Amino acid sequence: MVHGRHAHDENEGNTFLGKELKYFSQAGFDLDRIHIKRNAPIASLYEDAILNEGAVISSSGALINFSGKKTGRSPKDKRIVYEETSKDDVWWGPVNIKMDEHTFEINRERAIDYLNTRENVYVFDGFAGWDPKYRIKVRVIASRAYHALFMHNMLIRPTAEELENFGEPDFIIYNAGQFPANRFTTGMTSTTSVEVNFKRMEMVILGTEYAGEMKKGIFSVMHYLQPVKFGQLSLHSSANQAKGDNGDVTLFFGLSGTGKTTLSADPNRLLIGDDEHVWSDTGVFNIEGGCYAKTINLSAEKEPEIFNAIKFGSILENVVYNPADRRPDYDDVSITENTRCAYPIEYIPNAKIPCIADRQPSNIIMLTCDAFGVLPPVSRLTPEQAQYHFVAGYTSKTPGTEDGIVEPSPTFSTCYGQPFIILHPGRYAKMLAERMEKNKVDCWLINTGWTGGKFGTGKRCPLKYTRAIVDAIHNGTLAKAEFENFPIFNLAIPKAVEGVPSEILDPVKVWPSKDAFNAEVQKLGGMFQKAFSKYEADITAEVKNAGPIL
Ligand SMILES: Nc1ncnc2c1ncn2[C@@H]1O[C@H](COP(=O)(O)OP(=O)(O)O)[C@@H](O)[C@H]1O
Ligand SMILES: C=C(OP(=O)(O)O)C(=O)O
Ligand SMILES: [Ca+2]
Ligand SMILES: [Mn+2]
Repeated sequence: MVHGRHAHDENEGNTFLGKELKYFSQAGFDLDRIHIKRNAPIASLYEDAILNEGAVISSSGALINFSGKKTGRSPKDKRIVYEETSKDDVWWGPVNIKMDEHTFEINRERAIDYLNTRENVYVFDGFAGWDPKYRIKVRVIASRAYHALFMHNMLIRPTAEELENFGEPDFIIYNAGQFPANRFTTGMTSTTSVEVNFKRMEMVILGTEYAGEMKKGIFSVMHYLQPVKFGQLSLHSSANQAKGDNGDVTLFFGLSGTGKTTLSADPNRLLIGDDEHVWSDTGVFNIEGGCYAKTINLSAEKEPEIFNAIKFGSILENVVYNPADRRPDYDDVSITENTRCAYPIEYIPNAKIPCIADRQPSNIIMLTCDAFGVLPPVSRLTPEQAQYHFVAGYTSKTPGTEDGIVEPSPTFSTCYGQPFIILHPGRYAKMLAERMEKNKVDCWLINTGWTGGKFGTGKRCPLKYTRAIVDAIHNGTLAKAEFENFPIFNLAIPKAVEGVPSEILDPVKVWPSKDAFNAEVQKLGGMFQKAFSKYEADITAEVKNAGPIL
């Protein structure tokens, strides 16, 4: 038993470190100077974040933190180390920009040097991947208590026994995000640098404190390891399952802001996970142990599961609060529109723990947030169309999720997660097609974006209608609906869906002018063709012809 905070601090340090001490001294950590806190209790991370990092406790008990200048990801500053073990698998180009091994060593040393100047260094050891066959051991080493707590929530938390016998990690993140990269280091274009090295199995972060870099870093690693080393398909998707024994499984693909987190938290179904999954030989498993929800305009009425998950242990990021009562103001965008909450998945009442479904998916829902208001709220895709749309990845970037994005910006984000893929998109698409074919999966395209006009004139499709559409997929009525053809894109759109006004199902009916609509469809079709042309060499003619035909 300890009495008082100081005695507590002493006790908490290296005693938890046990067998790991050797690793830290070998890696260059100065154990005479710094105090390493490994898998520290939530309460103690709260105390340190409050004392040293300007964090406060919200009225519901969550820890409110601020990430400083960067409040979204920095894809332009992301690098992959060019080395012999992975170079032939990586899809080099604007997504995966090369960094040489020597520069990585310099940045890694810079991160460790910075960590050695700190009084406290926070370590979190946990797992990525719920299926024990395909999981990896991850170690996070960070200068901020907030970052350790974030990864405590986002990784799979080890039991005391697993922590005791953790052994060598498979992957290590060095997060020195409070300290800038040196702009004179080879290839640096700013003071932010986020880099992954598959030979060392390490990631280094300098010059950004946005916590999302870490969880997406793990995702990039899994997007390499799962297909290349384990032969399994990693996906930027959420997943849920019908209640009861072995209920049907749905995967929701989508780029950031399209609705993976919101739509997977469904009171009628079990949540497997909100963002990163692996479709394996035996079913579907979540990579993460937590969720990272957007909190912009969050309300208890529209999204009760997420709203109620914001409590002790949860991390609110860049959310403005009222100092008088510490209530978060979810409508306030003054820091960023990309306000977030990270919570352990068990904070969602219907979470399925362990987060694994032992059966193959029945439905795939591709979520697109169409800022042009052209695509129908729902359509049924043929297997060829499913492949086409997966490779094209049409959607919009949501304001704030990436540095510099201020309004919904149309983009073709291949695999519905271009910033996170490591291999050529054709490799993921091929695995997807094989799995869909083998398991006879139904595929749907849902537009959670604009309706009745484009961004600026129309409005976002009301959430209650999108939910009604998802319900109709799950209760089987949509598959039995009468369909009509949506021209140019050749999509099958239902004539009626329970709980949805029929006119919105066909976008032309809710646009103010038919001519303006037709012009917009033509324009978007042309954008698809242009975007898809770079993949044509690797894709069959059937799939290519499943796209819009002008
Ligand atoms: N029709 C809709 N479908 C899904 N989300 C919607 C819809 N309309 C508004 N939203 C809002 O859009 C955001 C979707 O974000 P989120 O579910 O976090 O996306 P993702 O997990 O794919 O990044 C949420 O803030 C949600 O409240
Ligand atoms: C965390 C992110 O993604 P998502 O919105 O899909 O959770 C992100 O894109 O930085
Ligand atoms: Ca999300
Ligand atoms: Mn996501």
